[in-house]
Amino acid sequence: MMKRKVFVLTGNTGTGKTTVANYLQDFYEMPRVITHTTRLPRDGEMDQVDYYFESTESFQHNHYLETVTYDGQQYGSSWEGLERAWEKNPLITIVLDTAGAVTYADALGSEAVIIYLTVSQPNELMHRLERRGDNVDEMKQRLASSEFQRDNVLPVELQGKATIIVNDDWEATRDRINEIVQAKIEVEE
Ligand SMILES: Nc1ncnc2c1ncn2[C@@H]1O[C@H](COP(=O)(O)OP(=O)(O)OP(=O)(O)O)[C@@H](O)[C@H]1O
Ligand SMILES: Nc1nc2c(ncn2[C@@H]2O[C@H](COP(=O)(O)O)[C@@H](O)[C@H]2O)c(=O)[nH]1
Repeated sequence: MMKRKVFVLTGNTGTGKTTVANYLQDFYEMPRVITHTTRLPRDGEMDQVDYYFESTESFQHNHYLETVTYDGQQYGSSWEGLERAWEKNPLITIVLDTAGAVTYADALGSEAVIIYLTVSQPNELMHRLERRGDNVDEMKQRLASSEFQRDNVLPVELQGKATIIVNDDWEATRDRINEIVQAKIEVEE
């Protein structure tokens, strides 16, 4: 029996966290923990697939492992969501901001494999968000947020715990991700 692990994909907006989670879903059948948010869906995003989209009131009615405020909106991951994903597969993923990743590292220890994504050219993030089709005003507001500044660097609490991937080139990132998955698979005694 394989030991359970949650691959925590963290880093700034636009660095490729969701792209990596989708890759791990497609090639390793790792379910992603769906988290809760009060922000509105982007074009093409679906309730219960991309997020559980909540009102400020309904957001309160879950049992959270952690919650954060990011660019003025609330986000949270529930214990139930984590257990539901683990029921499907011992290897699962979650996409979190860096504050959430710190909480996961503390709460779950070696069950949490923290991967911090970044890019070598900071301007590239804006171009990627534009290409993704983000609303321009919302994107500018996000890039001016304190959370954006904070997530540009790996938090001290994750130094020595997180693997850093500079996601400039998708093929290189995919190879690194494959190596990390192989290294982290553990079988129960
Ligand atoms: N190596 C890469 N080269 C070029 N574009 C990339 C690369 N990796 C991801 N992208 C693209 O960049 C955009 C942002 O990626 P993604 O949505 O995965 O980021 P994210 O970290 O999940 O962002 P957010 O936190 O805002 O949801 C997407 O359009 C994605 O296709
Ligand atoms: N700590 C948490 N961070 C979360 C959660 N769900 C998503 N996120 C992160 O928030 C920002 C913004 O997300 P976006 O979809 O609006 O671009 C990003 O860094 C996500 O990874 C959560 O439950 N907890």
